[in-house]
This record gives sequence, C-alpha cells and structure tokens, in this order.
Amino acid sequence: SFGWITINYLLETLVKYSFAEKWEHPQDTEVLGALDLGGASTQITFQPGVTTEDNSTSIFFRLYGRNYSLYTHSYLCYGQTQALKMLLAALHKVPHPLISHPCYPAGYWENVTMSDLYNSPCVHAPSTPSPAQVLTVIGTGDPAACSTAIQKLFNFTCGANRTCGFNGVYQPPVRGQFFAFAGFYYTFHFLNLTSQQSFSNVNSTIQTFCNKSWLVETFPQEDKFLHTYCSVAIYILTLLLDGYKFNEHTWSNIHFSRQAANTDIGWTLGFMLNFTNMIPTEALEHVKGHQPSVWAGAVSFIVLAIVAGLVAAFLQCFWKTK
Ligand SMILES: Nc1ncnc2c1ncn2[C@@H]1O[C@H](COP(=O)(O)OP(=O)(O)O)[C@@H](O)[C@H]1O
Repeated sequence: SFGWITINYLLETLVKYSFAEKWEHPQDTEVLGALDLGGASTQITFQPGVTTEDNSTSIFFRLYGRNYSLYTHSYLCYGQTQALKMLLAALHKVPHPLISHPCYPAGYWENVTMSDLYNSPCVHAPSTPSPAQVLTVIGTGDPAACSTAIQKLFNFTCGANRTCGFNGVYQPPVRGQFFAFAGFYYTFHFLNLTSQQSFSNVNSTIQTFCNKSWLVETFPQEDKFLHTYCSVAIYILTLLLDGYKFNEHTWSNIHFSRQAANTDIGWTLGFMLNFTNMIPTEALEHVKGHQPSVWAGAVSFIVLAIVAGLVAAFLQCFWKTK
C-alpha cells in the first residue's frame, strides 16, 4: 500500500494543524513515526537518528519548505491475516487433519479446507495437493507455546556490524514517538490497552486474556475477530519487540490510536491527501496587507472626498436655483 509513505505527511499535518489551527509548519517539532498493521503487510516509518545505510529503505521528500529523509519498510505477508495463515500452516503437521493451536482459546474449534489455508503466496502448499480435505483446528489456550510458534515465523539473524528489523532487512534503531494504527489499534482497543499502559501491564493483560477458555457469554457482542485477539496480541508484541526492536523503555513512545485531530488515520486518507496535493511542499508565505493606520487614513480620505463632493454638488444646485 501507499500508506507507509504518505502517512507521515498526514500525521504531521494533522497533528500540527490541530495544535496551530493553521496549515503551516510550527518550528522545532519532530516527525512522528508510523506503525501500520494491515491484512497482508505491515509497515514501519520514522526519522532515524543516523544516516541510513541502505537507499532501498530510505525516502526523501520536501514538506513545508524543508527536506526530510525517512527510513521506511513494508514487510509483505506480515499483515495480520497473512501472518495468522503462516502460523496455521506452520502448525499443520501434514497430512494430519487435526491442528492444535496454542493461540486459540481452549474449547474453541473450527474447520478449514486445505484450499482456504494454502490459497496464498505467503504459505507453501504441501507437495501432495488435496484442496477439498477438511482440517479441524482445536484451540489449546497456551500463551507461552503461542509465543514460541509466532517467533518461528521470523528470521532474526542479521549480518555483522549492522542493525536489522527482521528477515535480514536493514533498520536503524527506532527513534522518537510513534503512532500505531489499523490492526495494532483494533486488537489493543479490544483489550483496553490503548491508554499508554505500562509494558508490564500490557504483558500481563495479554497473558490473562490468552489463558481464558472459549466462553462466548463472556463477550456478549457479536465479534467475528474474537477468537483471533490472543494470536494477534502476541503477534503484535513479537513484531514490536523482537522485530522492530522496541523495548520496555521505548514502549511508552508507542501511541495506539485510531484518530489524529478527530480524523481517522489510515493509508487511504494519506494517499488522498498526497494525491490531491492538499499538503503544501513549500512553507506558507505571509502576505502583508496595509498597515492599519494607512488603511484608516485612506478610508477617512475617501469618506471626506465623497462628503465634500456632495456638499459642492448641493451648493451648485442651490446657487443655480437662486
Ligand atoms: N474491528 C476489527 N477488529 C480486529 N481486526 C480487524 C477489525 N477490522 C479489521 N480488522 C483486521 O485488521 C486487518 C487490517 O485492517 P485494514 O487496515 O482495514 O486492512 P488493509 O490495510 O489490509 O486494507 C485486517 O486483517 C482485518 O481483518
């Protein structure tokens, strides 16, 4: 998606706009980083503290008369839908039709067909295709095993003398404040974790939730994502901590948000703002009008001239008739 590039224009503009109520660039403010978790891919963008080593992960642009150089990368297949698919495929012991799933609640089960599971380029289909075969997924509600299984979806090795995100992708150390939205927000909102809770609080809430058995009565509202919240919560922790290398100290720099300045955040809005050129490249010029004293003098002169003209016309008529 275009989002991870344009979201920075959007966030910066909206946040600045909400503070200043003007479309201009206030001085000495930092660019906010953006963390986006979509269905198919996840994106990270921020202004690094060091010059980036790798041009394929850098973007440059001009905004409000200033040049920006950002780090950005999009990890395809690491969006929440595709990541859960990779997890399920990894838990599938071919040709066994039962899959025990540590991230799903104990007591939960569902049927999926082989074609549902292996219909994506993010998972490798088994060598003997049997698309109609039905697989039964059974929840075991085991957060430690869930975490281990999710870790295996990532490759954390990184070449010497460099820093990485994951799968060998170069990434400078995270820096500054971040907005985490879309998939990051949905699950954390459900778990009431969007009000800057401490890292230990977040961890214990997720552990407690993941240990719950499947009792729909506990959550009376209809929610088609209910059975996925534990998997996604643990996936988010793994992605942010082991993937992007946040830690318990930098955790407080992540703001899980749906909105900035009363506007929903998402890649579509960023794309639209970028596409319609609504965000200025150059700084606003302050065009000065007249000084108030000059303006008042000019108005007084015009009023006096009109009055004098009317008086002269009246006198002229008066003398004529006399
Ligand atoms: N209310 C919700 N609760 C939990 N997950 C959701 C909710 N709405 C959407 N999702 C999931 O969040 C992911 C990202 O959503 P979205 O940002 O709309 O997707 P995309 O960027 O792929 O268009 C999708 O995988 C979707 O299944």
